[in-house]
Amino acid sequence: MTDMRRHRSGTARITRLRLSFVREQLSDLSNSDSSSNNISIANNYGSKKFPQAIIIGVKKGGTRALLEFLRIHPDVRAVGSEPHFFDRFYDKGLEWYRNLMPRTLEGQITMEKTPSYFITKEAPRRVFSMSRHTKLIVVVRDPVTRAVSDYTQTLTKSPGLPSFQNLAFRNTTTGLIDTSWSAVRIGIYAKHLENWLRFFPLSRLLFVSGERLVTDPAGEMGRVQDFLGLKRVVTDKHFYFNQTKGFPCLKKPEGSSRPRCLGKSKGRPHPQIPSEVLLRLRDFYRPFNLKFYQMTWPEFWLGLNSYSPKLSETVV
Ligand SMILES: Nc1ncnc2c1ncn2[C@@H]1O[C@H](COP(=O)(O)OS(=O)(=O)O)[C@@H](OP(=O)(O)O)[C@H]1O
Repeated sequence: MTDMRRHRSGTARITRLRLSFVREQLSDLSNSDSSSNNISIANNYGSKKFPQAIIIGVKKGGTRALLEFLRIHPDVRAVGSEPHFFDRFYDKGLEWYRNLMPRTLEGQITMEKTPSYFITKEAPRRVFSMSRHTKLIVVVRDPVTRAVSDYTQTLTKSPGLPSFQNLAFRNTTTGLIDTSWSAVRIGIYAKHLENWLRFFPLSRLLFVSGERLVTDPAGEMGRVQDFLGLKRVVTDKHFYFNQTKGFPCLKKPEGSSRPRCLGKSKGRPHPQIPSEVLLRLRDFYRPFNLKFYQMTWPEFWLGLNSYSPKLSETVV
């Protein structure tokens, strides 16, 4: 091969590589959760590493938005779909898990997100035995709204589902909450966090506010990039508020012809739930929220304070 032809084929390969990289970064934004599974990765450079950082929860907290926003960062490579290794597929072994990871170059970090890890009893020990240095990110959202969001998702799949209140209460007359219903149980953040703190110090965890991820995505992304030791590349210039969707979306990313919002399953309208049901649930969560604030103090105080207006009077 002449020098010129070698040069041309090298340039073409790099262009292909860049294109596939950009395509992967953009995947998952306007389609379904696992759309990036279908995109072939032409990148044969670098190596597959265990994730140095994992978004471990919470379900319906805003985990997809966070991962997609992070994927704009050139030093972040992430699996598009949820691997569910530490909860469902642990018996497949660590090599199986590592193989799912995208290749990374020196200085890039590998990430994945599987929100069910947060509530999986065995997950903290398993992640710890992979690496005690793993950074853990938890996106938390008002547990009441989170429960309604969770219910909305199930309702979409099973339209004949009983009403929210039928599932939330063990006894409608006494107002006893059914904590065995997963939509309720997931929101008891303090209980799940205890399991993680048996293995990881608080400094290894970052709590991201699901609410602020919507109202101030750039601000929240600043905290996340600092935590991950990344340069603050993702900033307010990457976001715009899409009035139709009612959520922040990504401005026209480089290499793409149009702006991108998350898919239809993210930011769905919620069914109307009677206000007394929501109030009862809010009362139920109050002590658990308080415990969660105490456990995560001072890290998350400002973010979660708004979940219960009375809380600041109780604590301060
Ligand atoms: N930018 C942007 N666009 C769309 N949606 C956004 C965004 N930021 C946060 N959210 C909120 O993310 C909620 C879904 O959370 P998850 O991605 O963690 O859900 S899942 O557990 O992976 O199913 C989803 O919940 P619902 O509103 O109930 O659909 C959204 O409120």
